Amino acid sequence: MRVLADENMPFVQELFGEWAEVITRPGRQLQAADLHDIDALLVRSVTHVNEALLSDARRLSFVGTATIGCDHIDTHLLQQRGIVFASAPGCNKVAVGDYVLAALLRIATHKNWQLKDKTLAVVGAGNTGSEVARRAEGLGMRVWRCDPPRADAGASGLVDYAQALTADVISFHVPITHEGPYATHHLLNAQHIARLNEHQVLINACRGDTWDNQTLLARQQGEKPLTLVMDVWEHEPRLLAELVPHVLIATPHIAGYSLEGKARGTFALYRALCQHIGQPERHSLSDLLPPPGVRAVSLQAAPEQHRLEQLVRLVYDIELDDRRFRRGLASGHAGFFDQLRKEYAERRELGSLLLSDGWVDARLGFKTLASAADNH
Ligand SMILES: NC(=O)c1ccc[n+]([C@@H]2O[C@H](COP(=O)([O-])OP(=O)(O)OC[C@H]3O[C@@H](n4cnc5c(N)ncnc54)[C@H](O)[C@@H]3O)[C@@H](O)[C@H]2O)c1
Ligand SMILES: O=C(O)[C@H](O)[C@H](O)COP(=O)(O)O
Repeated sequence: MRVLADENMPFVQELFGEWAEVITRPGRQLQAADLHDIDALLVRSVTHVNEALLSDARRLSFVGTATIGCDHIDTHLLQQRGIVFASAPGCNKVAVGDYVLAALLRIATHKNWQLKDKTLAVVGAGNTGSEVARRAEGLGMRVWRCDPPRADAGASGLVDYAQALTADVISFHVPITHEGPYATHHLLNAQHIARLNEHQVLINACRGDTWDNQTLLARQQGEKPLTLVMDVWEHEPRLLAELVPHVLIATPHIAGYSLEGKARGTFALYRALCQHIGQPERHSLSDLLPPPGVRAVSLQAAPEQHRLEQLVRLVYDIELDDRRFRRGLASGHAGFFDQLRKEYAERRELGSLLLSDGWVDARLGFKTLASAADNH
């Protein structure tokens, strides 16, 4: 069996190498000829799996994406051609929670905010949105969840989009969709941008095309700019460079890039492919992960906000990602965005740092020594 995988997908040799020949290629450059004698294709979000890519894929019986978003896959085409499809729902939701938590603590320092006095709205209350909501509740914030598809299906306790847009912080966690009653392309459009006030913060860690970046730039160049955190950009990897100086935290679509998140993504595809070909699973997720650099700390009491920021930074320093991004952009190298993603340094989740005794709040993503021992 021949498996073709994106070169940015970790652990493929370890998981598939025992019973498959594994070939790796840059995901953005995959072409029809590469799939000529391939049985299983494993991609990330940068590969468009469509008619053109599959035109010569006579042997292909399985396509998997090690991501949450599936907007790059023509699932209808796969169904028509009888090709089994798998994705990795929720695989990197914890990483997105870590990213937004780190961003909130950074924003609080920048704006001299006490987060417990502020309201956060999550737009899209699915896997990543719920994780972010939990973290914000752990910070003592008032949290609103906005999710019209769920509201229309009968879920309670949700707010509408108009109310969400009045929160101090608005964090977007929707899939990108272009049609239907809940289409999210330019969900944040010119009218919404005009209505926001200069004290509000917007976070985008879902898909760049959910925000109208050109109109946002015009707003930022005016007298009352917003505070922006952007992990995703319209038209990646060719983003609107003029917008970057007006963004407080700018990163290259890496919110979900924890080692654990990537491992869960590859592992979900391993499971699905094993099932597809009737191969028993011989690995577990925990075998794949090396021990983290910092293992345990002890806190006797709940840390105040500034101390919590330091604690989070021990594991994930979002400012470092922001600095690398600006340096990459300033270098003028056209491929800087993809290069940063390809060479992304190993990042562990907050849960890799165990709190040995005293204070712990699981909503913030931390684990205790005892809970880690229970999981083994
Ligand atoms: N930046 C990153 O690294 C990163 C990482 C993971 C996921 N993502 C993106 O985030 C998206 C969301 O991920 P998820 O795991 O939370 O997905 P999910 O499917 O679990 O949740 C998405 C939620 O959005 C809701 N929704 C759909 N249309 C909406 C609308 N118009 N307004 C409000 N809510 C709406 C859905 O009902 C659903 O509850 C993914 O599709 C992916 O594109 C980005
Ligand atoms: O949808 C997702 O899961 C994320 O956007 C994912 O982290 C994107 O990473 P990529 O597949 O582009 O490496």
